[in-house]
Amino acid sequence: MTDVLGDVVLTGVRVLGRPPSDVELRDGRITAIRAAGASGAPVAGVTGTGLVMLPALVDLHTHLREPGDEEAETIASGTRAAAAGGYSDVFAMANCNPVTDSPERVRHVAEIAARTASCRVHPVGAITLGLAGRDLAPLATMAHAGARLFSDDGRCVDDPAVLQAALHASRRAGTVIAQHAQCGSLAAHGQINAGQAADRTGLPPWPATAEETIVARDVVLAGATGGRLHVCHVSTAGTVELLRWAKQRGWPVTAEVTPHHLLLTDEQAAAGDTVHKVNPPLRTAADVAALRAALLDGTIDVVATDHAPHPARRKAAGWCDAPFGMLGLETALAVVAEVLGEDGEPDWALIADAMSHRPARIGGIDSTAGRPLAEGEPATFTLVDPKADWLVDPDRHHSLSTNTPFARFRFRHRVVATVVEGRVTADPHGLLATATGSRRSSA
Ligand SMILES: NC(=O)N[C@@H](CC(=O)O)C(=O)O
Ligand SMILES: [Zn+2]
Ligand SMILES: [Zn+2]
Repeated sequence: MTDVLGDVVLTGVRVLGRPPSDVELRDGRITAIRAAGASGAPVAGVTGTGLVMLPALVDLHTHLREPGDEEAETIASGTRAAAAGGYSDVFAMANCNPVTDSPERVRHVAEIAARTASCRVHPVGAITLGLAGRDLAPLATMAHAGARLFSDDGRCVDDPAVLQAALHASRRAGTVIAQHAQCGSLAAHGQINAGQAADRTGLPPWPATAEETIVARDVVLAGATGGRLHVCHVSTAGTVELLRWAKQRGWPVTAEVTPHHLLLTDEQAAAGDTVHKVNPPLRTAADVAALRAALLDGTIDVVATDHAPHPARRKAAGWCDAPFGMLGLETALAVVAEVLGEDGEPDWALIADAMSHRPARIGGIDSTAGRPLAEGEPATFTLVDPKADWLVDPDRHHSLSTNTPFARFRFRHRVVATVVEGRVTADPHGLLATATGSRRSSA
């Protein structure tokens, strides 16, 4: 159930942080954006004074767990979390059970989403059958079934010949290969970033080289094949250098960073709470600084959540037995605005680029998602309260799991409503209630 937004004017909102504007919405579209008070007379409508309006967010990297692990998350619960976090679109990773490695399974995920989802869901196709790293999945027919992005995420395509073949096939199909860069033999049984923190804990170390050797190899293969490579969850300063080098050569490479790798370090992980156990591991403060700089200068294109729910029961195992992964959808905007707003106002245009426009373009959905906020465009946006000052409470999250590292963090910015093509998909405080009311419809 979603509410259809009637014709309404949102008054006093800051469109991408610009001066206050009145935004007129009709029939699911933005029909006018005027400087607030331009008409002289008071404007009737919903007051959005001080709220920041962003294009609704697009996540290239979400684990929705359905089919196969509905104890951790379902498409229904994960997309409710997405809508609450400001997202209109998520790309659902293929490491489900069964793996999304055939056109039938791509369609199956899309069908569940059509029945149960609170945002648009784009199934990611596996690169190799069963994520086994050997035989290519049928990329062309899966692309025909609607997959735009291909990834064995959770596992790395370790064999360079297989990745090269995937890039060739992907180029022919006009799709993107998203690599989880983790050299199996170098990461070995790593549990925590190699360095002082790991030394103190005595846990098996996971070196930066496990990521960087794969990225170095993969960008060369992207350059050689012309196939589009997207590097998942970049975590080290060395990877940033490699991306810079590849991009200078004009190679078809893009990359993402997660909110948690922009804020947290291996010092937190060393304290031993498995909520900080994630793949790739939290790195050093120097890595965090390099990742932030790379996001600011465009070397890293996108912020993606890598929302990875796991039931508390499994996270309660000891450090070495607990699964890797943490939640992201419901806190991503708050974390990124915090990171980019340390010295004052965050750069909203950069946030719109990194969390909406660019992921939509990379994922090939930019005809419907990540559109600019302009007259004639669909009413697909998220409203952010920049003075919310809220406390993260995982028990109030929509996700079925609670494994967020940000529990009890206090954040300044909070998503207060999400609208997709004129349908209200999240409105926890009833901000838009007066503009919907009688025009309820089923989603
Ligand atoms: N990020 C994680 O720590 N875990 C992910 C897999 C992945 O993204 O590699 C998961 O599926 O749980
Ligand atoms: Zn991964
Ligand atoms: Zn992932």
